[in-house]
Amino acid sequence: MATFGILRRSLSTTTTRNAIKNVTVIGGGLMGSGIAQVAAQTGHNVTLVEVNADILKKAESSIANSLGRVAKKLYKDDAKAVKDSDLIVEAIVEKLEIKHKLFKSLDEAAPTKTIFASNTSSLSIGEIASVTNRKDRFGGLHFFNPVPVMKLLEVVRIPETSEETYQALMAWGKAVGKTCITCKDTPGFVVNRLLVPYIAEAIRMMERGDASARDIDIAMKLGAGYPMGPIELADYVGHDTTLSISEGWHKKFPENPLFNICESQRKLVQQGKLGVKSGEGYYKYNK
Ligand SMILES: CCCCCCCCCCCCC[C@H](O)CC(=O)SCCNC(=O)CCNC(=O)[C@H](O)C(C)(C)COP(=O)(O)OP(=O)(O)OC[C@H]1O[C@@H](n2cnc3c(N)ncnc32)[C@H](O)[C@@H]1OP(=O)(O)O
Ligand SMILES: NC(=O)c1ccc[n+]([C@@H]2O[C@H](COP(=O)([O-])OP(=O)(O)OC[C@H]3O[C@@H](n4cnc5c(N)ncnc54)[C@H](O)[C@@H]3O)[C@@H](O)[C@H]2O)c1
Repeated sequence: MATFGILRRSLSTTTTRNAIKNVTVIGGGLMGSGIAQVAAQTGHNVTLVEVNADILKKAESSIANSLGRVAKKLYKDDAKAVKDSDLIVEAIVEKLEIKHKLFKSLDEAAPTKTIFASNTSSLSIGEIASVTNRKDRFGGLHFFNPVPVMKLLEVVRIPETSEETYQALMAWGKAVGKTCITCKDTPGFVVNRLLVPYIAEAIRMMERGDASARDIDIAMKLGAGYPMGPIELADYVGHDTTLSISEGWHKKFPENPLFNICESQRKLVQQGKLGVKSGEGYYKYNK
């Protein structure tokens, strides 16, 4: 794992009520930057690790915009990034083999006490944890986008997660200001098991020409009270991530038509139209 940067922030005005004080967030994209921000805002010492220097810079400035002040330094040492960590939260790309490579190297570099968590949207926490020797200190921490605004945190236990680890994750979730719910390691946990079929059906409706993207979005906002329509929300999440979710579930559950791949989504990714983050998805955005 190449490490380009480290970003630390601690606010003395807030106190934490749990044992987790030093947190390493790996991946500084949409989700990792938000997770690092809420952890820093609630008095944790945060190290943000990112392989892409431009994205790290972007994460720093988006956090700086929100928080006003960020101290930072540069270095390139994996072991240093995690050596004092009580908790590592992984928020890198939604690909099992890439997460495996990362967790294998983290398992060697991190102290025994360190708890590992993944922010995966759709992969099995047990499968991610399988490459480590610390399944008792492993769990899912599924945050929602945008992290500073969304109040929910899904805390996922695998059968091996110890009671102590589970309690530490729940306490930390509360300490970063989230309402925690617990669920088993089932596909999509609670929210995405319901949200993915809903968004997929909306995309299929648009692909069939039953209604335009704009009309589907207006319908769900004004008719069902959602803050964003389903097509807007897919653009907001990012189509590299949504396609990884659909491909993973389609492969795992080929008989379930709810998880069939939406062709328009695949085409967008091929064209580099990843949604809000790239300036275009189903809609166009001002960058
Ligand atoms: C098998 C086939 C499948 C095919 C399809 C598969 C699709 C899969 C899709 C599932 C993906 C799951 C991904 C993930 O695992 C789970 C998720 O995270 S799902 C996403 C959940 N999020 C939402 O649902 C967001 C819904 N939207 C909103 O809540 C709002 O629109 C908004 C984003 C908060 C923005 O609100 P608006 O009112 O529109 O805009 P404002 O600009 O006025 O903002 C209001 C308020 O919020 C503050 N704010 C907005 N963004 C941020 C930010 N990034 N950081 C900090 N604060 C933010 C803003 O400042 C305003 O604050 P105020 O001024 O009111 O104090
Ligand atoms: N986008 C969402 O709405 C959303 C919501 C909840 C959960 N998630 C999950 O969070 C994770 C990240 O999603 P995202 O939307 O933030 O993706 P993103 O593409 O915005 O960010 C991922 C970042 O990880 C970096 N990265 C990749 N490999 C790395 C490594 N080995 N070490 C350090 N950094 C590395 C990339 O450079 C990139 O900046 C995924 O598992 C996704 O399923 C996404």
